[in-house]
Amino acid sequence: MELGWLLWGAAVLLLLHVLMGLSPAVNFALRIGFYSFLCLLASALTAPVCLLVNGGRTVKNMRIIRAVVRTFKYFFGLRFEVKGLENFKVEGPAIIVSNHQSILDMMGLMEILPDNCVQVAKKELMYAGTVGLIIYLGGVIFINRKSTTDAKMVMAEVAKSMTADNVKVWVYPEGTRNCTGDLLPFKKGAFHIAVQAQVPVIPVVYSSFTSFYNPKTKLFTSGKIKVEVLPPIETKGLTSDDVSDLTDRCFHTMRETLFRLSGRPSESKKSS
Ligand SMILES: CCCCC/C=C\C/C=C\CCCCCCCC(=O)SCCNC(=O)CCNC(=O)[C@H](O)C(C)(C)COP(=O)(O)OP(=O)(O)OC[C@H]1O[C@@H](n2cnc3c(N)ncnc32)[C@H](O)[C@@H]1OP(=O)(O)O
Ligand SMILES: CCCCCCCC/C=C\CCCCCCCC(=O)OC[C@@H](O)COP(=O)(O)O
Repeated sequence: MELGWLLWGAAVLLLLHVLMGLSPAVNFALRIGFYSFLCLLASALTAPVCLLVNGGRTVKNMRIIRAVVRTFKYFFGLRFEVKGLENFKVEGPAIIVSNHQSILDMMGLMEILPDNCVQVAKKELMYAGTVGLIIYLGGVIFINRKSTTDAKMVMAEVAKSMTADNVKVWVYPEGTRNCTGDLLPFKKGAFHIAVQAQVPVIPVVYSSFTSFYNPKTKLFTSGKIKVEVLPPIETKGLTSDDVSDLTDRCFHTMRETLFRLSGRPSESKKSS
């Protein structure tokens, strides 16, 4: 009986191996399917642990989630090369902004996530099965992207509470996934919060995934991701009139860093 199960297991693995070799599209679908399955399964197993250890929705659960998600990279042959972690060591709360390329970003996020840090997420993720449950338990802040008024109200609450609760807040200022090797224009929500709360902005940049992951060409292989945590940008004394400048400054610094980390000539060098 046990030998029978082993043979079936081996046959399934062999079949998957053959299917993945057949076409990039099958390989891509199977790998993304496996990633989603892993997220759903790990969330289902981790949620009771979070509830038992911390009793409910709290940022403390992020430590448990982080430990679990950090193991995922081994399944996909991904390596992270991280620089600048010391820039997270600012006293008290801060806004962290980073580029957002894919659902795979959860691995890069958890690789460097500082303690007491929650993310801002679209509210639809709350309904992503067990993943929604674990995100809820981790204290993630949900916004309704379809209503600017609602989103702004939630962001204003975040600005008020982050200092009292001493949490860092991680925002993806592009507001959506973008796997083109460049940045989308930044939305200003993160920078409004930083100015309202008078807390620093810490930019984080992940190198482009396009050499190993590209949904358009169905590419998904193993690869290395360079990550750089940049020095904090102070906002003390800034007012709402300065938000546009702050956003631009952050955008240009992050774009330069993205191009450098991805081995792509920067715009200024190209034109000279
Ligand atoms: C154990 C196994 C686990 C398995 C799973 C693994 C890990 C999971 C665990 C945890 C991790 C969860 C992480 C989830 C990440 C999910 C990421 C996302 O969902 S990204 C999408 C959501 N995020 C965002 O959209 C953030 C960026 N967007 C913004 O900041 C936007 O500005 C906005 C606040 C949403 C509003 O957007 P909208 O398009 O409606 O409007 P505009 O941006 O055009 O702004 C209009 C206008 O208003 C001004 N504005 C904006 N915000 C504010 C503010 N807070 N206060 C005042 N004014 C504001 C803005 O400047 C514009 O005015 P103007 O044009 O004059 O400048
Ligand atoms: C009973 C309901 C079953 C629901 C099944 C859900 C299946 C999907 C489950 C797991 C997939 C892994 C998700 C990991 C979390 C990824 C977070 C993320 O990266 O969200 C994208 C969001 O930032 C921006 O969204 P858009 O680019 O604007 O779109």
